[in-house]
Amino acid sequence: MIECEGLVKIYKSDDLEVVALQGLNLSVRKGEMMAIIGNSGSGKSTLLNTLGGLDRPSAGSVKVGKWDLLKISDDDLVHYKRDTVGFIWQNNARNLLPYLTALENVEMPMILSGKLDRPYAKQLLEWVGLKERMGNKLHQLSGGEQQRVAIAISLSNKPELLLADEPTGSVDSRTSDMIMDIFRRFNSELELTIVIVTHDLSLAGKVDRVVAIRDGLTSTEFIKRNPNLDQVEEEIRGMGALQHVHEEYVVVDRVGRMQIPRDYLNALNIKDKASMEFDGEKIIISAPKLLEG
Ligand SMILES: Nc1ncnc2c1ncn2[C@@H]1O[C@H](COP(=O)(O)OP(=O)(O)OP(=O)(O)O)[C@@H](O)[C@H]1O
Repeated sequence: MIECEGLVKIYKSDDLEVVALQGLNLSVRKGEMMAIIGNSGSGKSTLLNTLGGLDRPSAGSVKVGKWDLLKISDDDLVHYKRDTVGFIWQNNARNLLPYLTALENVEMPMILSGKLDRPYAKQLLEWVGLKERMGNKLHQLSGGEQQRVAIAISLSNKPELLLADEPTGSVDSRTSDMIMDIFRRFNSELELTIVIVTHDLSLAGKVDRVVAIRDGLTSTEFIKRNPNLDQVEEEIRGMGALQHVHEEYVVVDRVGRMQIPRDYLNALNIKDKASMEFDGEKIIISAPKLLEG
């Protein structure tokens, strides 16, 4: 569904350049529900905005389904954004119309794209648990309920890919669990591919795979040890600690490059060179062995 190779995004303003993505590789299967984690400024939102067609990539390759987002024309980009992707932000509810009902808010984008489907709009609100509240005006709903209306809207165009940037950032933990359950249901019942950007490691425990981004590059991957493990069991095993539920892997790109965490390099005082040995089983990286004399 998603294939990024050597993806580069440079933001230029006046004479300043910020390299937000520096040759990032990422591959996401159709029907996968995965998360991207990383520190502030690591490039998570830039990646999501690029995948969503909101930001143009600077170089490299980024393909979503049949679309090549580096080469796509402006006209096709409009179709792509309208038909292929759904977007959810932390404060999506801000963009909703407070004096319209929940149902009218869901119908609005359908009307704008000339495809009003009231039964489907009602179905979406039922799926997000708002069957009883669809006739309420938006300002009569709580923040968590408004966020669920926003989720229903993000699916109103029946996208193949749902991109969520900190979707639970401003709701309490009960609503956050509910939102993750809604995502899981859409993922399994509609085969929707879902990419979630988050700081929250406990969310990361609820997805099949977590990719960590560091300095605009994918650095580490965590893959669920047992994908069939249900949530209750996960909770018993101590959710939240990613390592308990997931196996950790370092990402090695096509030409063999990988990223060594800055902390490790600092601990060994490795700057621009390191020694590397292969003992037949392991690769050992250490501080350079300086030649004496
Ligand atoms: N429109 C822009 N113009 C210039 N620089 C930008 C722009 N958007 C992002 N950046 C820079 O690109 C880098 C990556 O930003 P990005 O927002 O993708 O990070 P992030 O991982 O999503 O961070 P956060 O978790 O804080 O949202 C940062 O150094 C940021 O300052």
